[in-house]
Amino acid sequence: MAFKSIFDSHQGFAIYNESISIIIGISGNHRNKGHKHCLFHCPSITQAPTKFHYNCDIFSLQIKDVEVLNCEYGKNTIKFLRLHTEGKKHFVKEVEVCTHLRLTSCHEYLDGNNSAVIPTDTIKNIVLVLAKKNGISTLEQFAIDICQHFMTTFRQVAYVKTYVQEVPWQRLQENGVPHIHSFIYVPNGIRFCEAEQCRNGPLVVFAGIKDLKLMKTTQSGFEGFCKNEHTTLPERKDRILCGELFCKWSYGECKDFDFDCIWNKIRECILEAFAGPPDCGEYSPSYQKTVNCIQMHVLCKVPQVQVIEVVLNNTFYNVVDMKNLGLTNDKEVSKCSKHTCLDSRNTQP
Ligand SMILES: O=c1[nH]c(=O)c2[nH]c(=O)[nH]c2[nH]1
Repeated sequence: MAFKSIFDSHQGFAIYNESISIIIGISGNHRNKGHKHCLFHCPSITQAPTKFHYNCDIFSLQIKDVEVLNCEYGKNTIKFLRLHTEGKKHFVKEVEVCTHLRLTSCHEYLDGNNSAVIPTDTIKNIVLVLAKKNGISTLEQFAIDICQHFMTTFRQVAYVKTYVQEVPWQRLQENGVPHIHSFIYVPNGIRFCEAEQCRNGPLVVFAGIKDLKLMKTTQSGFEGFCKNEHTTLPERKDRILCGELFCKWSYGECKDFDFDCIWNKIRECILEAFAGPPDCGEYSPSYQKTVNCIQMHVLCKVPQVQVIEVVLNNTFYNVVDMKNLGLTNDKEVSKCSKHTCLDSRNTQP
């Protein structure tokens, strides 16, 4: 599903500049009966199902037998830089925005009638105009502004979803003095957010961080795991734990939150839970437990977070056997071996 890859996966982002995602199933007593909804289950569909039946033939299949479960389109990767100045001091936000819409009808899809379609080019222009007029105080506020604009301006919009991610520019410092107009690209985690709204429904906001690379060189092991004739992995009491973290949380219904402050607090919690105290760290018995520690720490410390998902794309380091070279290797030289993925979701009690 194109929509899923754009909004719900940190890996598949920015595939298409524009996308159209239509999901259909066989309705009534035809094949797939009882399966179509779970086959194509995704939160946006269950929140605001859009169902249309239509009466015309496609090959041998009657369109009246087909149920349109979801019909969305939108503009992806609207990239721009918003500059704000206060006296001589410059503030910069470079972002990438995706905005998707679902209309109350899908006549453009069913019979080629485009009268309700807001062109993706217009969607892009609206995003740019909102950036110019409102500025980008926070990513979340900007995503909310975009959703509200489409809901209030176009009666034919049944659902709107906007994703915004920020390019990690950081103000340069010279001897501790912040530079007024120079920035450095610091890839220590990409901030993103999503806002979505169904007509007559609440505006729901998500935020997150992705591509956050973390490593600890001790205080990690993996022992006591399930073993059988296929197991070759040795137990490890001391290993390097390294991974690329994706974390997404939901604020639930949008309130007047200090989004910047909460985001920074969550980032801090992630780092604290991953690393443990600076002088001794904290033992991790598995990647799984580390993911859980991160989630629990965030849920404890940040009451605004309702649901938190953490994905850790692990990088395993294997200590190189140097016996053949006449050397011992006490973990000084390791080779990066493989990547796996751990995904976990937790909610506030
Ligand atoms: O922390 C770990 N969890 C696993 O599930 C796993 N699997 C594996 O091969 N090494 C590890 N390490």
